[in-house]
Amino acid sequence: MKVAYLGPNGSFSEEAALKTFVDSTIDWQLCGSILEVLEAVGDRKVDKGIVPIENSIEGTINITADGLLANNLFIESEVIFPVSLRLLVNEGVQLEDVQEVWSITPALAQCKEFIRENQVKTKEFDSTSSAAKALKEQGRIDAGAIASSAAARLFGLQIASTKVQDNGENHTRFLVVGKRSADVLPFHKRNKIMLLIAPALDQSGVLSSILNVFSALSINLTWIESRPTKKRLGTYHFFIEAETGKDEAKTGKALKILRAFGHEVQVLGSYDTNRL
Ligand SMILES: O=C(O)C(=O)Cc1ccccc1
Repeated sequence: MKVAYLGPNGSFSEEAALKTFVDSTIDWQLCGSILEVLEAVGDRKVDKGIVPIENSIEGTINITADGLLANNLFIESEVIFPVSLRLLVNEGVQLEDVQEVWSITPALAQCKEFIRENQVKTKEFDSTSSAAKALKEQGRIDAGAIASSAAARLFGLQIASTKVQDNGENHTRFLVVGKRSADVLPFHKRNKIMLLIAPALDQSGVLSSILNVFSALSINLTWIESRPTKKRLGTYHFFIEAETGKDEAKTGKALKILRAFGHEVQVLGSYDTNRL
């Protein structure tokens, strides 16, 4: 089985992937960006991909949310993984020498206070590990990379600070995705369901009427995100994740009512949660 994740070696995605798929026969495909991972699955170059979707400090990773839809992907499971960001530097470099920090945008966004307090510039990379790798290769003594302790070991970098993230408690939610297929997992066998709802009409109260369906059926929602449809300014669709509690009747009823109201409802996956 081929599984894609965001590389190069030393990324958080790699840590999550290796802990999620323990089968030693997996043919790993390292991709240069999150979008490349999603496209590799979408184009059936690989069987599955694992991508970050949400972080407890910074929220949704929009590239992933939009890329899921653009590539017609199906969510097979979710993995919650603790993330500890570190400031990595070349040997001998002190925290005071660092003028610029390099990392992937969601990681930089999780370290806003550190960046502001130290008045450093930022430079965006496609992953934490690509920032760490570039720092080592370029031997820069005025820059640091925000990445993991594993990346520090891998690239022979030093840890200048362990206190860079805005909040000590930091978790990232990864999704294991596959190509959307007709054989969608039966949702009554899983704890959660992810829906994409495109409201029927642009009128007052439409979102609250959608949410009322879930509250009337006592279905707990775990995530809601609105994304522009990209078709016209001001038009949105909603990702709504709900706990099904393996209750087929209730979930089926919710879908039926929403569709009867004329909303377009797509099931993007039904799955269980793994905590690493
Ligand atoms: O860049 C990485 O290492 C990733 O795997 C993406 C990411 C970035 C920040 C937190 C979690 C995952």
